[in-house]
Amino acid sequence: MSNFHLYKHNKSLKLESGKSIQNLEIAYHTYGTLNKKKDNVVWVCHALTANSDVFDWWKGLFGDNDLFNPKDYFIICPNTLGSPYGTTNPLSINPATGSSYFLSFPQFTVKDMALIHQILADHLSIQTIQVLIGGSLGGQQALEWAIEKPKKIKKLILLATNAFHSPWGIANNESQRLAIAADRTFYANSADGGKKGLKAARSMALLSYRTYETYGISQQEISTDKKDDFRASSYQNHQGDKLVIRYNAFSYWYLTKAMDSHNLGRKRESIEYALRLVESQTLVVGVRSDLLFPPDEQKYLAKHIPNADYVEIDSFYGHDGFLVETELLTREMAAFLKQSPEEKDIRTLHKIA
Ligand SMILES: CC(=O)SCCNC(=O)CCNC(=O)[C@H](O)C(C)(C)COP(=O)(O)OP(=O)(O)OC[C@H]1O[C@@H](n2cnc3c(N)ncnc32)[C@H](O)[C@@H]1OP(=O)(O)O
Ligand SMILES: N[C@@H](CCO)C(=O)O
Repeated sequence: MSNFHLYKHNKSLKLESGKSIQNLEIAYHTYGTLNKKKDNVVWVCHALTANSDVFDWWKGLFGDNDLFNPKDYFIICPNTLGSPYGTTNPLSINPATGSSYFLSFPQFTVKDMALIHQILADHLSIQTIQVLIGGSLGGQQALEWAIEKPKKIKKLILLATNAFHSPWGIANNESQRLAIAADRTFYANSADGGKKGLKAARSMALLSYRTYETYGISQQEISTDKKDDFRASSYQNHQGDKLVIRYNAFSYWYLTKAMDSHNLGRKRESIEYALRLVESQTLVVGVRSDLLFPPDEQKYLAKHIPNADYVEIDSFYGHDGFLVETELLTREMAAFLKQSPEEKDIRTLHKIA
């Protein structure tokens, strides 16, 4: 049986902006089955360019013999709003015109992306989520959802994410969009539009996903005589090409804008007030070498979420460490999942004392 499913919502989705998206469709993967007590749901919010097949891109953490496995859990991973892997996105057909939306797709926010998760959970009659997990843009969605539905989410795992997207993060995204906008094919209403710009954008993004040391070690030259055609250049080209094959400039544009919109304080008393609304037992994970979402952002989350533990992991990969360091993550998460709420209360008391 295929793990892939498509839910046709057949209703319009009202966005934070007041605009609507018609005929919403949500693609998702499931693994395992819901148990009788309905208390084994693990829900995954994916990051910028991933898809709903979490067993493919988070191997080592999600798989038949991994911490999150289909014997113990009912795992659900939806493809996020705007992403090109099955859920409604800028290349979907606009029912009003009969052609793809391209740049007429309404801009959505992380809050709208969180709503997609709620709509799918309602469709699947999932009342309780045992573990909600997300990193980076996925963590931003998980936070919005945990704040909106504090009773629904029992345990929350947030990796390499933040309470609001930083000026640094927005500047990175804007620079990448400038590269896409400089590619005039982006404005030609074609699915292939903006591919050269997208390649440059991914090359820029990689600089924020890795570190000086990552490049220094993995791309150093053996010969001192080289004047051109450096390994680091070829790596950037390869990474750009790799994304262009599987992605499109329109989804990239809209999703990076959504990421910029992320601010838990919007239409709430304050960011800190919003974080205090989280009732889930929470684990926040920072990656020490993360340049894009530096650990101070996760420490801030852990400080203001009432029931939160904070752990920091080392990674050679920088920001992408949250995807790669599955052995370390398994250790930290297994310990966190074993804690009962009572043990947690005692630990929190000790922390305060
Ligand atoms: C449909 C889908 O595929 S969606 C799922 C894929 N992506 C996602 O889910 C997003 C999350 N995943 C990721 O972002 C990434 O896969 C990560 C972070 C987990 C790992 O990143 P990678 O790019 O695999 O690792 P890394 O930075 O070490 O680069 C290795 C690649 O660069 C290539 N490379 C390394 N040095 C060079 C060089 N000097 N010149 C050219 N290519 C080079 C390697 O051959 C390898 O290529 P390959 O991926 O085509 O096999
Ligand atoms: N490198 C990952 C994570 C970005 O936060 C992606 O492309 O989705």
